[in-house]
Amino acid sequence: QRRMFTNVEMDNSTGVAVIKMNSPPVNSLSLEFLTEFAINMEKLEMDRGCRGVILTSSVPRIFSAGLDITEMYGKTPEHCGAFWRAVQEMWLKLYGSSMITIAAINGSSPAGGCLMAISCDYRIMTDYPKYSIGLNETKLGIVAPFWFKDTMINCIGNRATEHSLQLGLQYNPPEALKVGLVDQLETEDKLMTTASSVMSQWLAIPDHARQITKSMMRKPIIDQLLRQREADVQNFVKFITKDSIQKSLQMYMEMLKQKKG
Ligand SMILES: CC/C=C\C/C=C\C/C=C\CCC/C=C/C(=O)SCCNC(=O)CCNC(=O)[C@H](O)C(C)(C)COP(=O)(O)OP(=O)(O)OC[C@H]1O[C@@H](n2cnc3c(N)ncnc32)[C@H](O)[C@@H]1OP(=O)(O)O
Repeated sequence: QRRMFTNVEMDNSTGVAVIKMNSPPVNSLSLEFLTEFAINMEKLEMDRGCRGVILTSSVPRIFSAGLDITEMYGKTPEHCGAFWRAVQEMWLKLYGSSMITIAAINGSSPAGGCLMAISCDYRIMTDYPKYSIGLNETKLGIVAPFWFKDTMINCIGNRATEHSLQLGLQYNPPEALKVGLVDQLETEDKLMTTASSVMSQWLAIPDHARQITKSMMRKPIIDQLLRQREADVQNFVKFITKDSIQKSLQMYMEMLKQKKG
């Protein structure tokens, strides 16, 4: 029986769907998770009644731990290639969506989890000091690809991205608000109501004008990946299968386990 990684609830009266990521313990983005997510986004995109999506998590304290590290460690080049195509597809569907996308970030959101959030149109994060968000790839000894970097630049600007990426910074909620990585903070109990009310403001704008504007802002980066999609896959496979990078990933996973113990 197929496992479900996300729950999708569509409200036909408002035209808004809520996607809840539901893959304990940390909503890590495995090949199967990413494939299911992209299919769900495509279905919603095709649904003429759906105008907006709120992305959130049903796993306590975690929005998403980012890419599943076990999909990149000790795997064949073929598997790594398939995995990276699924990462690209998730981003293309989310960043390129014509729907209004709001991230209700109810927990920590490192790396690929941060990418999902900054690929949305608006971000509201629970104001809890232990939560953090950021692209921390350099801390794992890996490099955020150009389309991660460009998504962040479009969100917080060039200088803040350069600082943030080189140091692999993870921001607590007030810091994330200050740097512009999130747009608003909210208490846990009001997060979803606030997300719905922000959605109503965005729904008041005529779709065609908003969609063309969104596409105008995002198309250059999307086209850049589409033009070199296969080269990007080969680049990833070559990089991630290097002995030195595999060693870094192994040490990082050991560090995660030790932290727990
Ligand atoms: C020259 C080169 C040019 C260009 C480059 C070319 C290509 C690019 C190459 C690579 C790009 C890759 C981009 C990568 C993006 C990513 O997303 S990498 C993943 C980064 N994620 C993280 O760093 C998060 C790590 N996790 C945590 O910090 C914490 O787990 C948490 C804050 C999310 C939650 O903390 P806790 O609640 O305390 O939970 P635990 O830490 O105990 O974790 C529970 C359990 O889950 C396992 N786990 C955690 N995160 C992941 C993960 N991302 N993938 C897989 N598994 C994960 C953790 O190990 C625990 O497992 P067990 O011990 O229970 O077995």
